[in-house]
Amino acid sequence: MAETPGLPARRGALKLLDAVLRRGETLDQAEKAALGGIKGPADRALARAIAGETLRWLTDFDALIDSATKKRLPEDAKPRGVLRLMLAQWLRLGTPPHAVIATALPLLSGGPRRLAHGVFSTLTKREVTLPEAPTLPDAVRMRWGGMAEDIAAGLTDPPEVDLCLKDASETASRAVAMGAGSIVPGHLRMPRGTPIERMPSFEEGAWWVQDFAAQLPARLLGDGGGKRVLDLCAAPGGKTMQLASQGWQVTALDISERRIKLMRDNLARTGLEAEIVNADALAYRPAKAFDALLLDAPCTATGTCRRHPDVLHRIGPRQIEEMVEVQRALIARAIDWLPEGATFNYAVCSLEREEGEEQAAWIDESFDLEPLPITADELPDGIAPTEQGWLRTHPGRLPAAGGLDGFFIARWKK
Ligand SMILES: C[S@@+](CC[C@H](N)C(=O)[O-])C[C@H]1O[C@@H](n2cnc3c(N)ncnc32)[C@H](O)[C@@H]1O
Repeated sequence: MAETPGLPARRGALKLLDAVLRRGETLDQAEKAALGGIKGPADRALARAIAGETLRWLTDFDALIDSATKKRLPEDAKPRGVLRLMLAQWLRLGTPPHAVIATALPLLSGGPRRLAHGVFSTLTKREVTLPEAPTLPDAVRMRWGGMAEDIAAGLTDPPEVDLCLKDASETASRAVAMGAGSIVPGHLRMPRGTPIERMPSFEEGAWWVQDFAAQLPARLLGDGGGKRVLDLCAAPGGKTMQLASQGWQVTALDISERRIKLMRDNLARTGLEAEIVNADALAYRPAKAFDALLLDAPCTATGTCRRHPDVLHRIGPRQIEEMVEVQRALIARAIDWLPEGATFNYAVCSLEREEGEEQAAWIDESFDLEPLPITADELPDGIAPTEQGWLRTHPGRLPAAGGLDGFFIARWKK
């Protein structure tokens, strides 16, 4: 018998959610197994959109489900999972309730199916609505403290797509040609959903996709003028390409062969150059001295929660602690290699104080480095450095321009 059209996308979304919420996988890691059997790109995109919206608004969907059941459904009960994605389709993706019922209920049978049908019908009759911004899980709200409310406001929708231009002098002409906005020269912001890699100018190699916040660590190293920089933890090469286009002689090191391959492809497409080293930074010894080092350290990546809402549910104290240790080992190696006078930039795309502010304070205490405060005139209007001269961005910053990822950046001189 032919399968209900649209059912594979809902089944794929349910598998994605199960992988994230039960097994702690990232959405990206889960995709191959969860969506492998889905034929069309449109259905795969729909599965991703349903799972993404479910993870973004999970706390609110669960509150609605709980308001319509006499006995609380267990966290991992299948009817709760199916109801979550039904609510994502109805309340976030605008699918009419009858179409939601037709395409998602076949994921259940018997009693669970009747239960989900009943709960969904109760909620549609009540004409429930969502709050203006998603409610963050309690543990996340506590961790993000004073930033939490603004971050939640910035999380309401998936973000627009930022590009970094190889040649900043082309900003105005490319913005007009591509219908883009721009925060500063060298940056373009494309409307959400633009099929970026299918745009004719992609193959030309004049730009690459990179969130504006992720463009700041390399920007804060300024023009290279032919000097040497070690881009430590470099793949897939967003910051390597920026540094090369800013005139640095770049050595780009990363442990991951798969990500190094992406970096090679990116450099080939953009025609930019870097010496590539595939090595574990903890076992590497550089053969030459560098004028600057950028450590874009591995982290929990909670700053990318707008595009990867799985981090809202996967990351907790254990993962943060593990990353803090990895970062400290990398920081100690990196600082040890630097000659006197060299600049050290530390960056993480994390919203966790332990990986950002507390890590910078630890560097101040533990090493003989001179702080090199980031100044307001190096930053666009609307973003200011902290008292200590560090930079903290998050999705609630620059709301009129559409927000930006969460990053922490700090700088020293040896
Ligand atoms: C935040 S990502 C880097 C993103 C990159 N800088 C960019 O702008 O495209 C962190 C990177 O650290 C790499 N990494 C993790 N542990 C490492 C190690 N011990 N040595 C070298 N690279 C490592 C990962 O493979 C990953 O590519």
